[in-house]
Amino acid sequence: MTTDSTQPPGSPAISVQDVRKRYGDRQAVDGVSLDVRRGEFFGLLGPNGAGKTTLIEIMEGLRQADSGTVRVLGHSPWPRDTALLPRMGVQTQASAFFVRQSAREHLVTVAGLYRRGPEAADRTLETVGLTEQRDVLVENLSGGQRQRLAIASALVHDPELIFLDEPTAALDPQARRDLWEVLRALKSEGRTIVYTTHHLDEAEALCDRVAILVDGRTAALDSPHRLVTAAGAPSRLLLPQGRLGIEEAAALPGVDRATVQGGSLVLETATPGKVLQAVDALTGLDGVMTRTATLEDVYLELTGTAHPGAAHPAAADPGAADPGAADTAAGHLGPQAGPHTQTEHQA
Ligand SMILES: Nc1ncnc2c1ncn2[C@@H]1O[C@H](COP(=O)(O)OP(=O)(O)OP(=O)(O)O)[C@@H](O)[C@H]1O
Repeated sequence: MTTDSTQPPGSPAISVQDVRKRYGDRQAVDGVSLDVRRGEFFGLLGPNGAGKTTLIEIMEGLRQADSGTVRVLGHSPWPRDTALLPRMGVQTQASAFFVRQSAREHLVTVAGLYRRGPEAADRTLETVGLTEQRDVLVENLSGGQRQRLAIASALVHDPELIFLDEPTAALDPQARRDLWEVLRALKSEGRTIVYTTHHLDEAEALCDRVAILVDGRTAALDSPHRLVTAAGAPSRLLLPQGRLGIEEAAALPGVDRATVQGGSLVLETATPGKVLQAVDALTGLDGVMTRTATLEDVYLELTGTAHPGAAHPAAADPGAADPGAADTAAGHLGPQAGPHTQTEHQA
């Protein structure tokens, strides 16, 4: 990996200061400031239209900011700096492939564009776990294998900074997890990675820090752990549906909200111990699970999409008394609550 010895140690890989970009009436990026540290796995999160792509394209030198300052590896990315290009790798959602070529032929072609030999292509195929598929035509690769090839195309010239735009979009859960290992390996090589994803579990598992953009502004910027801790987001207790009525559950001391989601009665609370005691006294704890807060909870609070269709102790929604009718908030709990956030209490 080529590095720049002219830069002071500890200087950020990317520095963005008060950057703005407007398209007609739309202020797509509205005064964003952030640093991406060297060797950092940095996530850029936010709802559709939040300004992520615009900001990344400004960092990549594909767009000019209206105002503000951007430094990438010590250089201004705009106007395009040919000294900078070999030091950056860019994977976009619309990565172009030579589909009639094999995976290896495609990568040898891309490597050639950077004046790298076939050995660079072979090394990169190995890095992304595609050596076995090297002779498969690109058009016959699976979705996950194509995403690996897209990442390989961004890596083949050994850049120190890599931009990855939703590389796991449209992958099945196993392919997604497999790709995480490839991404972790890239980080362990010391590369700086700027990563966009709509998968909050992924950002939580992979990113050292994340910025959450909302309407072109930075709504939060920190490590996932600190964001979750600082938000004080509620814990959840999941009871088998039918164990308690939703109104009865919402009225328990310490319960902030009760919903029915995916066949479970979900109790949100800031005092899980107290609620567990109350549930234990009423029904026992057999089959009761707890889930701690996740980055997705923080994200949903910040982006204003949390809490649809809940029963609340202070203002119980009459419609929510029907468990079926109340089951509208499955997205809030999300598929992200993996085993690491889950504990089953056996009585
Ligand atoms: N070339 C363009 N011309 C006009 N408006 C644009 C252009 N590109 C983006 N926009 C608008 O700017 C805003 C930010 O778009 P951007 O693509 O940066 O958001 P995003 O966070 O990447 O969204 P997504 O998650 O959907 O990719 C949106 O309202 C979008 O419609």
